[in-house]
Amino acid sequence: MACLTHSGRIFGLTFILHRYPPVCRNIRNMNRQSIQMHASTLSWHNERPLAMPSIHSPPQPAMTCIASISTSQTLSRQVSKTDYLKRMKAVNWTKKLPEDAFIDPVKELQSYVATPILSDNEKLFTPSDEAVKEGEGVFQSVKLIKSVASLDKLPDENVPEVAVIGKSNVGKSSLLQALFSSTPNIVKTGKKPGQTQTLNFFDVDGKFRLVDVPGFGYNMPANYHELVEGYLTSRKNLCRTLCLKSGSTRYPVDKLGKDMISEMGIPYVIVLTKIDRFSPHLLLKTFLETKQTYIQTGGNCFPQLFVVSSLTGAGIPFLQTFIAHITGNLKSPMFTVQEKELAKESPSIFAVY
Ligand SMILES: Nc1nc2c(ncn2[C@@H]2O[C@H](COP(=O)(O)OP(=O)(O)OP(=O)(O)O)[C@@H](O)[C@H]2O)c(=O)[nH]1
Ligand SMILES: [Mg+2]
Repeated sequence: MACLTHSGRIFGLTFILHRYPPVCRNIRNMNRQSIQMHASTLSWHNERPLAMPSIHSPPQPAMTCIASISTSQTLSRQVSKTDYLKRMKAVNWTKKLPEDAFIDPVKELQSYVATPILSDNEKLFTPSDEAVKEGEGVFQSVKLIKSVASLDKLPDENVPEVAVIGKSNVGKSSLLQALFSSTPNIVKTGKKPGQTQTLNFFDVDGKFRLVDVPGFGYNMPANYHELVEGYLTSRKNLCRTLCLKSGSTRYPVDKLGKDMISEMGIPYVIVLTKIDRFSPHLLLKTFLETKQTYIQTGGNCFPQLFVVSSLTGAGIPFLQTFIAHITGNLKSPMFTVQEKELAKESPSIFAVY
């Protein structure tokens, strides 16, 4: 059987699209019934003429599109271990981020399917290129001001704070280090879950703080609930919480995390991490499932997902701009018409400090 191969780039990594075997390893983990072939519902935009949906078949929701990708259509990212390690070595946070890191990875994800993966109400934060450069510039001077193991030792509440939460090992500390790329080695990360055991407060140019929070799950501190829940529910200057979730479909719904954050009633934003590790196909699936779980069920979640790789820097400037925006440190106006309308119904989710 002929093997047609298309190559291209996503999130800074080269991938090869095989229209025929080999079958992507990850696909074996998926429910085979859910990926039955309906090739007409999906249009890959990459190096292939875009097959627009036929007038006889009504446009499919993006979820159906993803569910209907066959094993033979899966985008398989053929990165050898050597290439991967080279790439890891190449990322040196003392240097500036690569130019392709400035593109919102969600836009890149969209380029693989014809059906819109976001509605207008889910594309609220769309900063201009100038605003993204401005956002990145806000993160130039960073200091670790305090590591706190009990609530009575918290620093003052004079500037806005943004906390980063999620399961152990999801990439919270790495995300902070990527956001602080101009200040190398300021955040401790670890291969084993449970690296961060205290609330670590990082001051950004005296304007706001980012807080690295211990992860829940493996090796969490004994006083996790008292410390973390106590901090999240009582902190007056906590303007937003970034709730991290792995880009992997192995953990589509983090029920514990969702219940915890919903119960607390604090405004939060979902960030999908480690996107360099997954094929566009798996990422799209996780993206849409996460959107359905967190955003479309209402609650206190900002109705737009952020996706990042702390390894390649993809999505980092975009998230920096968002943080600069919500902490009141961007001059460029950010609100779209939809955001203004939605803000009337849920002011805390859209509040700017
Ligand atoms: N490939 C890849 N690996 C990542 C990324 N982000 C984090 N990692 C790896 O994931 C592991 C855990 O990263 P941490 O940032 O320490 O995770 P954490 O959520 O802070 O973990 P705890 O402090 O234990 O809760 C490390 O081995 C990182 O190198 C990413 O974007 N891409
Ligand atoms: Mg950590």
